[in-house]
Amino acid sequence: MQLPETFLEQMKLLLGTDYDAWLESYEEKPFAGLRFNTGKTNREAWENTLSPFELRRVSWTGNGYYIGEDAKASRHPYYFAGLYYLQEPSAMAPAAVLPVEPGDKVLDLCAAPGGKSTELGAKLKGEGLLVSNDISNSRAKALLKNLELFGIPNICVTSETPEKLASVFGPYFDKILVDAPCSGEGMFRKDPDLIKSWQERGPEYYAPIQRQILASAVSMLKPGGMLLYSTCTFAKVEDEDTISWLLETEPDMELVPVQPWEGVCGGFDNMPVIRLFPHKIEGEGHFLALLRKKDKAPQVQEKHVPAASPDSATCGKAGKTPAVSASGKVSAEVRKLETESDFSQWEDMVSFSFDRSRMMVRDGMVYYLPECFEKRWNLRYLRTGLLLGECKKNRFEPSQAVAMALRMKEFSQTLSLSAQDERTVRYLKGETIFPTEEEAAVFKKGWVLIGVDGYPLGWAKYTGSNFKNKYYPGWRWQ
Ligand SMILES: C[S@@+](CC[C@H](N)C(=O)[O-])C[C@H]1O[C@@H](n2cnc3c(N)ncnc32)[C@H](O)[C@@H]1O
Repeated sequence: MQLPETFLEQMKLLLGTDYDAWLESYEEKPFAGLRFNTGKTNREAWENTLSPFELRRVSWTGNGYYIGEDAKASRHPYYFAGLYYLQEPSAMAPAAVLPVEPGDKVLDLCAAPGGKSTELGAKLKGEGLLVSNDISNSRAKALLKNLELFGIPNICVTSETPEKLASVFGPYFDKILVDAPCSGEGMFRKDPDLIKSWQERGPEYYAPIQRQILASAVSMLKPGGMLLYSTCTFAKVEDEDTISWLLETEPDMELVPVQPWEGVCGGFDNMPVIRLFPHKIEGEGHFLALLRKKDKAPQVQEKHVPAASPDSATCGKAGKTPAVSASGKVSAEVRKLETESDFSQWEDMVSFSFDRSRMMVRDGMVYYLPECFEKRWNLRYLRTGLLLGECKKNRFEPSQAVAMALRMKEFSQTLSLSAQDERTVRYLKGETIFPTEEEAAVFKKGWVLIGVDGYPLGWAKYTGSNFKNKYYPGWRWQ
């Protein structure tokens, strides 16, 4: 690999005696990894029962593993069941270090394609809110797909500038991740094409953008809230210097030292941050800084966030979420859906009912809004909450997203195929599948949640003789 001279000089200055070892690491192959979905399984089940791959644990996460180059992990039915995400091991560190808890209001500001958002969402366990944003609309579409594949219901996916989000939210969030756009020096081994991008737009190009993003991020953080800043680059100007700038310009922010793990380095100038280098750990490289906003008098929050309006509800741990929104209002569209369509027939097959005051119908699309969603958040959304389905001419069709968010035991008519059953891949390819004699004896006409080894894949409609395929065409196995 031909690394640019200026880059090598910069690294020589940065690493000193470590430089040769670092350079030698470029003779090695990049590491590939996989992170299982803690919203769907746990370590014991994954390691002992589920995983079809040879695994070796990544030491800095509870759910990350190294996988072999020939694992073909994106072509396994479990990938389509959202059981894992493919991620370079050092990129697993930021979402592992940010202490997100169920009920938190979380913002992932530069989130696409969702490597870290899927983990943050899984950590929330369906409670609280995850706003996942990316300035690029096309990249935000991939983000939405990955969040839906993971079955995360309490999301808002937006494509906005950080400034716009800051003007709408004020200091609203408990936890914020800024996985900043950067010069990507830690990705050269994995993707040599990035060397060319670096030559066109290097550290000096990204540093001011990162500062601008961080300034907005800080203004959206609650007093006492935590922010994790990460990059996949080594340049000090994008890493420690950016953090020094932040601490100077935002005196309310302080660094929170992170317990180091084997192989990681602290920051330059003794800054208590985390650096992952490819000659020290089995990964491509990352920079992480965990910060806290000092607790201040509560009037700061009141200034930006209006007291709960009739359209808003409390959300998360502090508010002890009510079962219905503060307004308790049910819209005329939702009443119409209930009385004039077959939505309720489908809902009767679900083991719980949806709180009507959180339902919204727009252009035939039916959404289940996060508990604390506020109508005054006027943003460019790709998704508000969980898409339940679409109502066409009073016929309700459940969405791919709701299939992924349910558990098999939460729907009354299910067909769980084994990963080895040839019908599994045929279903994922969009083909009609047929019941065995035994299955034909028990299935009733209507909706069926199809799964693989007990994990949902999508919908089918049993016709009496076959399962009409309702798998989302855009997600099909190619
Ligand atoms: C390092 S990538 C994020 C990777 C992502 N966090 C993940 O784990 O999959 C940086 C992202 O920042 C986005 N971006 C660039 N400028 C931005 C800005 N001003 N505000 C928000 N996002 C921005 C890019 O589109 C890109 O998707």
